[in-house]
Amino acid sequence: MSATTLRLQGDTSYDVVVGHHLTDRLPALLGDGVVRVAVIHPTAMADRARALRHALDAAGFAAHGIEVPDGETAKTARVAEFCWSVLGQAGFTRSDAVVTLGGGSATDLGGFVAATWLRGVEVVHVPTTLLGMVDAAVGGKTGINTDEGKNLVGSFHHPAGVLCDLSTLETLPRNELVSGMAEVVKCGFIADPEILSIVERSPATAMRVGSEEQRELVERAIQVKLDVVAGDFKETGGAAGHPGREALNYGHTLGHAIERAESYRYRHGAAISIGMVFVAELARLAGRLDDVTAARHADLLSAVGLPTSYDGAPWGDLLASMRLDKKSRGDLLRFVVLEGVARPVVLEGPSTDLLEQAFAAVRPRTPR
Ligand SMILES: NC(=O)c1ccc[n+]([C@@H]2O[C@H](COP(=O)([O-])OP(=O)(O)OC[C@H]3O[C@@H](n4cnc5c(N)ncnc54)[C@H](O)[C@@H]3O)[C@@H](O)[C@H]2O)c1
Ligand SMILES: O=C(O)C(=O)C[C@@H](O)[C@H](O)[C@H](O)COP(=O)(O)O
Ligand SMILES: [Zn+2]
Repeated sequence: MSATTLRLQGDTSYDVVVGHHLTDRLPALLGDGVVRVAVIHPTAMADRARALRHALDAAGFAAHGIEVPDGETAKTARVAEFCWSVLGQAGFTRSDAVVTLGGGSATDLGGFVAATWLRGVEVVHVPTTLLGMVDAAVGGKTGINTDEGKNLVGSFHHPAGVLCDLSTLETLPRNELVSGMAEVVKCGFIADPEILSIVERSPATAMRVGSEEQRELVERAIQVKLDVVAGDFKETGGAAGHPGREALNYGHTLGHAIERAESYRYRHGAAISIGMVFVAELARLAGRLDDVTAARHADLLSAVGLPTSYDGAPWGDLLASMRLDKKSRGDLLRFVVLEGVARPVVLEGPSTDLLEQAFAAVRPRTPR
């Protein structure tokens, strides 16, 4: 089946290509002036990175591999420093480029390295997880974690292009597919109700690698992200009461706090799934969201295998983490909530009581 090209249309434009076996598209995305290419990839992608480097060498580039740890452990200043050292030793100039190959951890880290090396070199993302394809590789948010929290250091840096090879999902462990579905469902709630209908019709088909439905969900979620990012790249706010890019942070305020509390052993999607159930309840309690739409969150998320409750860290610890969320302003906590499907708004400074009541909704009802 032929590839689909989606496009960011804004001050900057670039292509997001969705299809199968797309390596031959990479040289065109890299452009004419590029000489050296660093392929930043996790250990798990080592074989595919080697094949990609050979393809790049054959196309006339000088390809270098930079292997980083798997998963979230790659998103540290120490690993970024290692990448900068390799680029320096290999003589990377401003006309050279970075390619990331892997999940959202690799694209976040590699995007950050590209954004900061010589104050910014070109990057092309080749995501290999569902979550990377529908979210992390698109939109130019890059970052690493610090001890104090998630993605606290980073930069906005557009990629020159994104290649989503759906065939790579064939080797993705089930729990990673499930995690990616959280960001897909998020896009449904904040902007595209058809996503919700497709998942509700048959969660199993929606998640089957190679299904038409999966491909449609990937393309729809990417389109949601491109539309939001085109209007508000640096998250400074949207038009006419729309939260702009902050809408993409739906469920992330509590979600990121859970990830940190669990030392990043929770998958990102699992944590934001709980975060979405929490903000749906917060919106309901605040009188913003109807009961049916609020309940639809847990129904849909559990139907694809995501958690909807959490019995880990105490509320006080999570609240402290949430204060460092990027949507906070001074002492004011801000949450993206819904006033209906595809109607995101920002709720500022909800009372501690309301927050605790909403949190009670994600505490398991029966003790383990
Ligand atoms: N920048 C953004 O806009 C944005 C958006 C969403 C999420 N994120 C970030 O993305 C990260 C999560 O990304 P993720 O869910 O892709 O996880 P991940 O990058 O941690 O990858 C999960 C695991 O799957 C392995 N893997 C990757 N592709 C594989 C494949 N095809 N087959 C087998 N194994 C494979 C990885 O090596 C890793 O061990 C989080 O840090 C999150 O904060 C960023
Ligand atoms: O692209 C965005 O903007 C998002 O918020 C997408 C999120 O899914 C993603 O997890 C992002 O990395 C969160 O950003 P942060 O600014 O809260 O760190
Ligand atoms: Zn996310």
